[in-house]
Amino acid sequence: MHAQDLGGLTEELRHVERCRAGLSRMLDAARGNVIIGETVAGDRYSAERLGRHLKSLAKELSEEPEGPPFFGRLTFAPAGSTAGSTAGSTAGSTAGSTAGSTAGSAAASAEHAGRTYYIGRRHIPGEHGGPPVVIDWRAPVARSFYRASARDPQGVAVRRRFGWSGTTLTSYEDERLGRGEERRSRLLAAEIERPRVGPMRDIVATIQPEQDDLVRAGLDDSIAVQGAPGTGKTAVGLHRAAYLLYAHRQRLQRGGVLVLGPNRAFLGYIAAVLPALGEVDVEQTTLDGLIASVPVQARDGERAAAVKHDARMAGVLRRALYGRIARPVEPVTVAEGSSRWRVGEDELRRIVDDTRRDALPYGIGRERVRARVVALMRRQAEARGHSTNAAWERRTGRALGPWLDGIWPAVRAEQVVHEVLSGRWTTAGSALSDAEWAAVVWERPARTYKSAKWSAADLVLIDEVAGMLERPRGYGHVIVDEAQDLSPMQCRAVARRAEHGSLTVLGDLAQGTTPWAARSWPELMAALGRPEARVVELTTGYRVPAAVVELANRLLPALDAGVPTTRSYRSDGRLRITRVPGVEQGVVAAAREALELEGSVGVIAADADAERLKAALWDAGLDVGGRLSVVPVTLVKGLEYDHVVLAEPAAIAEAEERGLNRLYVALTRAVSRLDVVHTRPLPPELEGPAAGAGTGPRESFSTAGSV
Ligand SMILES: Nc1ncnc2c1ncn2[C@@H]1O[C@H](COP(=O)(O)OP(=O)(O)OP(=O)(O)O)[C@@H](O)[C@H]1O
Repeated sequence: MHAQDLGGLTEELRHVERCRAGLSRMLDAARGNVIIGETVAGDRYSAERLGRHLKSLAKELSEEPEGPPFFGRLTFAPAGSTAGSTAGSTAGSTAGSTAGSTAGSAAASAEHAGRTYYIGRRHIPGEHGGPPVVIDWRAPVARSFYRASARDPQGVAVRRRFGWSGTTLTSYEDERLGRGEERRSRLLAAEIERPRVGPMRDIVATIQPEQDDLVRAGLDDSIAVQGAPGTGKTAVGLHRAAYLLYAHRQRLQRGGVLVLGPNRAFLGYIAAVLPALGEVDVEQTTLDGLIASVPVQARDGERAAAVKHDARMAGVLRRALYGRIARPVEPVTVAEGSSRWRVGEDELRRIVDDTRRDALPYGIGRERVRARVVALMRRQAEARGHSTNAAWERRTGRALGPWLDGIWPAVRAEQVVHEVLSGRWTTAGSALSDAEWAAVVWERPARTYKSAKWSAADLVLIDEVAGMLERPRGYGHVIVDEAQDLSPMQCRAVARRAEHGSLTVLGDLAQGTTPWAARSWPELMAALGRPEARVVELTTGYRVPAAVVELANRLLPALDAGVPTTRSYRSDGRLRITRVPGVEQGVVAAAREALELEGSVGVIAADADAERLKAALWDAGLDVGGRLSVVPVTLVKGLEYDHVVLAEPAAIAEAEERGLNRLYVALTRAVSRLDVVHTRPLPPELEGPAAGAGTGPRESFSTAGSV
């Protein structure tokens, strides 16, 4: 690695100027095109569409936060030089993705021989139609920025990384890959170890090769990613969304990309990443938000929730819906003046049976039956010399309404679920036991579905029936974060929306906290309708320092999740475990100390303790809500803080069935420091080998610690 010389930096600063000029040209052109676009398009429709597109481009450009225009530079070796040679290299794609082959990189290097490219968050065109001054990080050539190594330089002679302070270029460092030089980048380490302030940031400048493999996997590839806390699963998912929209914009235009996160706090945390990458049209929501059809006004007991989330409920609901279809036992007639059109019961039975066999959505099936009966009547009418047309068909179809209501009734999803939960459907022959039925059936059912009070699990049931009535909106690609927590019924809700698309499923079996959390990836992927999906493991952690990882890993045997242990990229950071006489005072002292340092501070406590601790921090004059947050442990999944003060682990562990998994989540939120404050003994599963002995991470244990 070479420190930059002053002349080099001056030259790079000139390139920054070229980028600024390019950006302002882009903005002027976009603004100008809005006016031209509105007048040049051939017809008004195209003019409107083009105008709208250009306006949003102009708006996007003008609103984009002014960030560094580039973060990297690739200089390819001149043709015929040895740097481009990859002969004998065995490096390839570990995740089995398409690029990265020796032959592929050799071809790429020939194409780019002798050229230099700057890589940034967005493409910036050059002057007078010349070569771009910055290439989008998602462009094929940019892949070498992330993948080239001394072992497989892919034709890259020099990879340069830039250091910025805000929007000022301050430094760069080079790796002369062509000369076999490759070392741990200082800029990379600084980025990974930087204090976290505010919402999550993009990682485009520092995506790692194993992450890049996932980000750039093909659109038809459904992938499951198992990764320990902080391995970058969320980051990978969001960058994959941005990549797919770039590489497959046409194909994704109709369906779009959906990102599902565990809760609102998490969504708030990640909200800025995709817009910073220039992608504003990705829908980001929770599963509850996606399926919300009616307000949640009730809570289920544990037993009821467990049964409602079980995949067998789908069969119960299917029976309840299709069980209302009746067998025609008499003919149907429609009178028109003095004529009568008649379809006999045998014919009707055939129509109903055929339609059922076609496995159409229930609502479409109903219309299919109507249309087929109308078609038979039309034939009769025409045979008798009547003239028929579309209006005639509509009239006859309407006249069949009362008959159709008796045979294939129109119904609302809530109505079906209301009937099932009111115990109106026979339990005989159903997949549920009597005890399970007893758990789900309401003690005092509401009189109608309109006055029913629904629980969160009921909404999943309603969504299931709605999906049988009509196909829901489908997405081209769905990214599911914290997927280990999905129930089989929730998985079905996701699968329905990705039926014609693909999935990126991110999770960690060790962080499963719901009663139905997945125990195995193949099972989870089967529930999501992708049993064949490959499972990829991410094993390097970028958030949690090694000392903290070591403590959290002590829980893994008890969690029995069968996940691989991870290696922390970070050797910095600190862990302190302190037994205190009172939790409030201990937390206040630890928070006060953390606030002296840079970065965010998160106090994590059992849900029942969070309010009390917040009050104690207020009373002590600490400003909760600024840099300091108090987070109930059930909401902390997916979040991170520079300094975590973890209050009373025993209370977290015993608060729920999967309390130890919850504690594992809480222990792995710290970016720099973890302060465990407790009055009661720690859960025995946390007690590891004696602290203080030996060197390395354990030295960071406080002597006041109790482990
Ligand atoms: N290649 C990288 N470069 C810089 N920072 C990274 C990189 N990969 C991950 N990070 C950072 O590490 C932190 C953890 O990443 P992320 O939240 O995506 O992990 P995760 O696997 O989803 O964790 P969890 O399972 O705890 O939710 C984030 O701050 C993220 O920006």
